[in-house]
Amino acid sequence: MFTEETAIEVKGVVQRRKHFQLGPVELAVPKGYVTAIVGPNGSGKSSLFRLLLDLSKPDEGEMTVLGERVGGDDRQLKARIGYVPDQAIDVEDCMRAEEKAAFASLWYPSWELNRYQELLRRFEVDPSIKLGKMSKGMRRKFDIALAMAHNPELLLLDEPSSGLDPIAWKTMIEVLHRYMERGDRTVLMASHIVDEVKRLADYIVFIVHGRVLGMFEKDALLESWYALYIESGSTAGSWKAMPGYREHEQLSGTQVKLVTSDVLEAESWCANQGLRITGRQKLELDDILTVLIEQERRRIHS
Ligand SMILES: Nc1ncnc2c1ncn2[C@@H]1O[C@H](COP(=O)(O)OP(=O)(O)OP(=O)(O)O)[C@@H](O)[C@H]1O
Repeated sequence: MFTEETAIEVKGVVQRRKHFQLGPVELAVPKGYVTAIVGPNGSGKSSLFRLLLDLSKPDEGEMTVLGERVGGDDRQLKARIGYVPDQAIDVEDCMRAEEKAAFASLWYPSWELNRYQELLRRFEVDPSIKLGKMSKGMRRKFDIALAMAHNPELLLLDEPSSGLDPIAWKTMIEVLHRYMERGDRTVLMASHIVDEVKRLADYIVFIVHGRVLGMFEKDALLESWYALYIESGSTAGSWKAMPGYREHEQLSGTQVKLVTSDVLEAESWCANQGLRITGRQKLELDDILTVLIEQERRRIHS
């Protein structure tokens, strides 16, 4: 059910392609937060964005964005959204940045010239250059500025930092933090950059092979996934009973590395089993993704 606190709701959405199926996707993106979609190449992130913007159609299911059903007359809805696609739109290459901006200012009732100019200044973009003549990073910065100039309620960012240099990347992080300060705006972004997700996201959605593996509160996620190193003793073989069990690896001698997504319960379990924990190591976001990809691969092939 759509609630006031939900910016995006996806219910039972499936999109079938010749070599790929997205979904069924169930997702509720909370309003007022940054949610990052994290997944390997070809997992369906851009496809999901395109569905949310009604740029392609699902075979099944329904979506609600900012309280409006996707797929209806959505001109007003689109005016409330800012979108940075994964790739710049080629047909606009012959336009100068300022021409594109003039066009956008007519389309968006809430377009704010001062804001647009301020963003261009911050990103150091020269608006007199033709879009097709811009460097990749320059074009990206322009696209971000353009997507934010009408103060959208919802920002959909498909790998926004692709091509940005470290300075521009920092500026983007600052600009997005500032954008979120009001508390009622929502960002859904796809990203491969661990540092970016860690700095920006409140929630993380993992997507692998078109399947959404769940949505997690970022801090809780990063606090709960650990590798535990234990002396295996006589418990060998029963690792899967450990709370949050994800995988294990026999190291040299009697040492075993266990990966859990529920470290507190797993540690109690080890204590109850009389297992000595000799080391513990927090998993980073990319390590977690690697484990999830491997699990998904095993699930598909089982
Ligand atoms: N227009 C299309 N027609 C057919 N298949 C497509 C189309 N667009 C994407 N796909 C396929 O859908 C799958 C998901 O692609 P998508 O671009 O959504 O992945 P992604 O997670 O955004 O990847 P990346 O991280 O590389 O950007 C891929 O197998 C891709 O080949």
